[in-house]
Amino acid sequence: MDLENGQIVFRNLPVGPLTPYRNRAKCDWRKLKLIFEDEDLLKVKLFVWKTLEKDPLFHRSIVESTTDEKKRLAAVRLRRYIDYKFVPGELQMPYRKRTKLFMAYNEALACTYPDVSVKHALGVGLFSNTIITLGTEKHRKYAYVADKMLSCLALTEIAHGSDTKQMRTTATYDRNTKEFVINTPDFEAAKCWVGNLGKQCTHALLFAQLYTKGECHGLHAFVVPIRDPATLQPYPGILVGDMGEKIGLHGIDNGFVMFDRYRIPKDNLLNRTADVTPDGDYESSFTEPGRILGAALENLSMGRVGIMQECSNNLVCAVTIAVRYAFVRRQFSPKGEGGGDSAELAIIEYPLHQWRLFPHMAAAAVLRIFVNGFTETYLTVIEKSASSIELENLSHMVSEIHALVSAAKPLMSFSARDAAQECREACGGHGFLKAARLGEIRSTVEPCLTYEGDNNVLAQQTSNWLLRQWRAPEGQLSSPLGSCGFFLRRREIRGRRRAVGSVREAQSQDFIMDAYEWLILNLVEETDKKMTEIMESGSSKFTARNESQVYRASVLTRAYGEYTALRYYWLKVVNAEDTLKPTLVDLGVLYGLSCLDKHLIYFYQGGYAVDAQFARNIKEAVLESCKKLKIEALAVIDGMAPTDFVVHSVLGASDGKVYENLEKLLLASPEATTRPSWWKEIVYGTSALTNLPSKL
Ligand SMILES: Cc1cc2nc3c(=O)[nH]c(=O)nc-3n(C[C@H](O)[C@H](O)[C@H](O)COP(=O)(O)OP(=O)(O)OC[C@H]3O[C@@H](n4cnc5c(N)ncnc54)[C@H](O)[C@@H]3O)c2cc1C
Repeated sequence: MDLENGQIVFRNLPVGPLTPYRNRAKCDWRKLKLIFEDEDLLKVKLFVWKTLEKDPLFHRSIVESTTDEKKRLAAVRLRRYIDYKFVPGELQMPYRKRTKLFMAYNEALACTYPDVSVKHALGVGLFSNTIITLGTEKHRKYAYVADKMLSCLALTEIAHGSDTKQMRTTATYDRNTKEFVINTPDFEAAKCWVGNLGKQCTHALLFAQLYTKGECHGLHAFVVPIRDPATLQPYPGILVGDMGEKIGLHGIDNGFVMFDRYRIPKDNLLNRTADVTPDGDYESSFTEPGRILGAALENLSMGRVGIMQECSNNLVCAVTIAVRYAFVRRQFSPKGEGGGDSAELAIIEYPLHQWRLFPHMAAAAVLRIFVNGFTETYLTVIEKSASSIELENLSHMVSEIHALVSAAKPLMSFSARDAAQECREACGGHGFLKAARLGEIRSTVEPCLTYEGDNNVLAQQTSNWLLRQWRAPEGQLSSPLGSCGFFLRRREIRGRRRAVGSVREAQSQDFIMDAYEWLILNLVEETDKKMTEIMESGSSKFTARNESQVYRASVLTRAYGEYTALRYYWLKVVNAEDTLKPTLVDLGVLYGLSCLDKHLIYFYQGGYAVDAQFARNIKEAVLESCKKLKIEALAVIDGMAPTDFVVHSVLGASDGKVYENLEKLLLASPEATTRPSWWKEIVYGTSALTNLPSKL
């Protein structure tokens, strides 16, 4: 796949060990590609990849470098990436078009250089977006000046992360000087984990408790200069430093900062929703401080959609590597022992291996299409909410999109994490090589579970919203996007009892979606019941919520996320070409059934499943779907996979020449075959270690 004169060119895939299996597929991977990708956005990504591939600065070394070198490289690559001016800077471009383009450029970078992409997303994208949405005309000067400054977003503190309302950094208005005084009361209130802050950023988008006339008005966002852009020296009154060694994303300088009565101009308050008059009177378009924070944080949810895309790309790369490898790697022969037996089976022939990999491949396909469709919905809602036109149901729409993001970000990141781990194990020992790239994928997706809202905390926002819908008076659902429209049919759905008479019946879209509707309603009802019981026994709503998370609310969010992903998926599949449809349906069915398999107990507990055959047929259907998908698996993978430059794995190249590529890799390392420089330290006779006096 290449880009020539602005057009995508689908070249034949290289001939090699994968060719015999590839030739058996009925689906055309090129056509599948245009199901998984928007053609225009794919062109954007190919353009970025081609440009970076040609640039020696973006050469990826197989040798591990120091953490400082990784930070340096990420920083200079970021500068170069910005210099390429890939991202259109004009403010005039319509919001949705501009944001989609921006996201595609960021996605292209995220699949190849995750550190650089996070730095860029935080330091340029999120900053500009927040300035535009939370600031006013006077702040525009900060937006789109990435070539002169780099920013960060400072919210988390040492002692508080998820509970944002408890942040203790203060911004106190001084009406004599018309300034805000930023102060960190103690180390526990130091801002921390802030990406780009440790070594590099010039400005911070800081969240601090706004005080004026002795009264606290809650968290507000401020633009705070941190370092002199010409020297990168911090300004007096600021103690800023790096978080030190982490367990991944080493190129990012996550930092901490403490302010000692540090002064910034009054104008640095992002004042779209609230302001302070020169005399120090507080004015807000919201009556409750909690809503101001909510509005501010809502703007950050764009980052969560970016995380979903990043996880989707990493999930695709992980399964690409493991599935291609599984079609090449051979172990054991039905004929028994014997060296070089031509009847040795590719490991993908083993049902156990198919069962380990194909549900992740199906997840990659379903979630890819979900993310593409959901991004469109998300941007439409945000665009509407930013326009001055009053829309009926707008606030309901915003609440629903928030509930969806809060389910989808955990779903995507948990799925990518699980796939990365399983794919690493599925590649055996070679999967442990750095050059296999599964380690990098795993450590890239892992922090996505935590940042931009810890998954387990974020998921509670979805279950709270679903509970509100469940408790609303009959017929008064606030779901303009229709994500829980089926709540209106609750009586009929809750009454359902189901036998699954055959494997084929289990493999139907109708069964899967019916089962999900019942499951979600069952879980919401069980959660509600449990909460009511606890509150009736005299406990608070806070306690009731916490006591009803396990086995109830948190599973509810997960099931709702999976159901929503499938809804988006089926909508796309219905319009697909006939030659692709059977495989796309098989992927959706396998995803749905392998997820339902994990929820089986609820179908028995709640009485939906009438007999043991229900579970047996679901499990059998999973296995049969895996077997069926083996024929088309490489076409699916080739359809989803980015170019070899992006996958960047010695095990997962499209030529399938795993052993040739491994040989080249091992012999390319100058240290591989040389005697270590420290050999004298360990050789008997010359080593000081052997000369220690005996204690015996
Ligand atoms: C690589 C990385 C980059 C980051 N970048 C930034 C950045 O640029 N800017 C920034 O401001 N922050 C950043 N963060 C911080 C991140 O946003 C926070 O770590 C995150 O919000 C979680 O907060 P916490 O660490 O305080 O965890 P806590 O809130 O203390 O959570 C700890 C554990 O407790 C659980 N828990 C908490 N509350 C509940 C509850 N009510 N019910 C059940 N379980 C609960 C959580 O699920 C979690 O497992 C980054 C973090 C990482 C790892």
